[in-house]
Amino acid sequence: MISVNEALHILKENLPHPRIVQLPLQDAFSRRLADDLLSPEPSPRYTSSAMDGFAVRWADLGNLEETGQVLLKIAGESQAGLPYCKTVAEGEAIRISTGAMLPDGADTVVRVEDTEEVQDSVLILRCKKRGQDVRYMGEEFPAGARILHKGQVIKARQIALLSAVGLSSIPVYAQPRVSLFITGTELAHHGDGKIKPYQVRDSNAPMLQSAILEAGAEVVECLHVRDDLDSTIAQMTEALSNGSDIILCSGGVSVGRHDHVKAAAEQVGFKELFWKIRQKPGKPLYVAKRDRTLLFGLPGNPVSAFMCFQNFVMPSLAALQGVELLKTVTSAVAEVPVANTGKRTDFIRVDITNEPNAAPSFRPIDRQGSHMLTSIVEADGYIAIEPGCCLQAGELADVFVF
Ligand SMILES: Nc1nc2c(c(=O)[nH]1)N[C@H]1C(S)=C(S)[C@@H](COP(=O)(O)OP(=O)(O)OC[C@H]3O[C@@H](n4cnc5c(N)ncnc54)[C@H](O)[C@@H]3O)O[C@H]1N2
Ligand code: MOO
Repeated sequence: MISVNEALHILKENLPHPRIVQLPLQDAFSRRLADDLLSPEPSPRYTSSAMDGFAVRWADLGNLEETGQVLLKIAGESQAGLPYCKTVAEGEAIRISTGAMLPDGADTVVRVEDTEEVQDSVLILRCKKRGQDVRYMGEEFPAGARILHKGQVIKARQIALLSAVGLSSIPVYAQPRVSLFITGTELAHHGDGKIKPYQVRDSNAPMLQSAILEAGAEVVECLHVRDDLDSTIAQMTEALSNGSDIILCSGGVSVGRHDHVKAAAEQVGFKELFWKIRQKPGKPLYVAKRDRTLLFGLPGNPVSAFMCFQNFVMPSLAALQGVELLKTVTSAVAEVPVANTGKRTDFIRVDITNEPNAAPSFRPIDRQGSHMLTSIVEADGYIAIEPGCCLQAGELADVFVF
């Protein structure tokens, strides 16, 4: 058996390179950028007015503070989308809307509240400075500026910026494609009302489907297989044909007579990277590779499957999207002694308490069985304790938060 770190190292060495795709902007929502993006245009694109009012020539206003008013002839209008195409001449003002192009010749905007219309002229009553209420072309950034960085997630805000500068298709890391492969003759669908006494509701498929989506990946298909070698081989061949980056199996990786995932994987051409890790839960985790497809054989026990997903599958899905997954860690004080008397790294699920004016503290969930889903539902995270180690009450430890 290998250690958790050895397993993670082997996995890292064997991760396929992320795939990069050029996507229309709307389809790129939630994806990570595969390159820095430079703006093809300056922002703003043209010099415009920030207010509704009149575009004027500052030179025409003379000494407004002393004279109190200046009368200018209204020579035309610049609307948003309908610019005034002539040059503003001496003694002229142009009606202007917010966002409309500032006409040539004008250099200042006077808000409508600071004016008074007199037939076809306008009295300018107040104006503080040259260039007032003008938005200048390129004042936010020039053409060629780096506006987004490689690795950034494309959310609503980023989509707005890219739309504004006309970048309608962008390079992003492709969503990893995952096929789920759920084994177990005993399994029934969770929606099946009345099930036989010896049946088990499949909780791994719904759990893993959600976990895959949460990790930004796509579930290509979800196959269910009986514990039978020929069916497992046939279905695995089918799973291989859909071009998945990852085949995520549940169950059938231990040493029982009806555990066929390893044998089937090897039969269809996968090469083992490792099998069995000194960890609890999740000892029989099996990982194999065929060309650029990775196969994870998660143990069937639901808590083991979840913890293996957290520690091995999630970082792999992140790497396929161009990022290194950093676990959320919080420092907390043990409320009771916690010992590992076994031979494997123990991932003990814990409940964190936050009280005002006190350091966070944690205590292990009472029932830690790998078949007990409450051990992950009631927990906020887990601590990792090496064999032979013991945490005393009051000692600080890192808690990995779910
Ligand atoms: N002789 C040994 N037996 C076992 C060992 C061992 O070292 N020697 N390891 C144990 C450990 S640790 C684990 S973990 C399990 C893993 O076994 P498998 O991966 O082969 O899983 P299954 O046998 O198929 O199922 C185990 C358990 O989980 C339930 N299960 C399976 N799939 C689902 C599902 N989709 N939803 C809900 N529950 C599921 C299944 O009914 C079993 O109860 O092996 C130990 N045995
Ligand atoms: O690894 Mo198993 O997950 O100990 O029950």
